[in-house]
Amino acid sequence: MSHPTFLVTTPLPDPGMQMLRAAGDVVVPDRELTAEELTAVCSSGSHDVVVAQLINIFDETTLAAATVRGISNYAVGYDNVDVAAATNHGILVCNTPGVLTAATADLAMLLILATARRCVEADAYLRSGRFRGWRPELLLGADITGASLGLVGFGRIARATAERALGFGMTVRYTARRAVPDDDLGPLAGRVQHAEFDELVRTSDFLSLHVPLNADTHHLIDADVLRAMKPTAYLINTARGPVVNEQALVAALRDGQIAGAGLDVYEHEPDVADGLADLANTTLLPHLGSATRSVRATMARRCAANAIAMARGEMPEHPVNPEAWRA
Ligand SMILES: O=CC(=O)O
Repeated sequence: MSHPTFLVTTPLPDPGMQMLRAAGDVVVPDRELTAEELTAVCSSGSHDVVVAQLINIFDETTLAAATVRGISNYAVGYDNVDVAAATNHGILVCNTPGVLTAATADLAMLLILATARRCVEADAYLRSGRFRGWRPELLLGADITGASLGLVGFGRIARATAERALGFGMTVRYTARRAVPDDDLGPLAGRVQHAEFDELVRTSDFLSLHVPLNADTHHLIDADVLRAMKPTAYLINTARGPVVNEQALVAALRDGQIAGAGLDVYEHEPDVADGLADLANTTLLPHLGSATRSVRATMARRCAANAIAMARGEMPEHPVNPEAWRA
């Protein structure tokens, strides 16, 4: 394709747009597309590749109608795309893995620290003029050093979180389909232990979620799991909101079934469950896992490069479903 057209649902940070403009025509809608508009525009026959965001949902209806040859998702996660349907319809899907691992692990650690040490509450306390000087029992929090961290899922971001947590003197266990042999653990060899999910839930001081969203992980953390956690434990979620039943979480936080939660993602983003924002024992961030200037720029470069390769009929570097590719 000598002069392809890219549909960019939301402009990418630099240098993404420059790369796309240098490679072809770029169409950017003047507002956020509804589901119907996304389907219409993807099936108009006017675009070769869509550069998409997590908020753009590609379901069977959209993909069956689509005339584009590829979707370049500006994210490592791709639960906004029905990948099986995309494969079925010969549409390649790409993501931006690797580059946001450290930033997201930093954010998981930040949520652990901020929630345990009541950072948001303390900041609001000071700003409201209530700080009258040091007090022995002012805003006491929980210890990090010596606490146990349970990682649910053990991919790149979980491992990077483990490295950080070990640096803070935490003990770290993970649950995954099977224990990872020491030889495959790199710097974590001998320093982290595998545990069954139920045990991890029952015994962790901090339970941090690092699983992709799919049918198996939807509402993995439900009322029963929250009830099984220690009343002194904290739930941390930098993965995907629907992994947690958010209403059950609000009830558990309200009833003191767990001590607190640090969340970057929500079940129905951008909405949060009723009552969640009223709870002082939460740290609530607006989906910022990869939000550093350099990471977002690197993601943009990767996302644009994937889109350009697909438009040129070349296999991109980060395909999610390479089997869909018909060169
Ligand atoms: O949540 C963000 C991502 O998947 O990149």
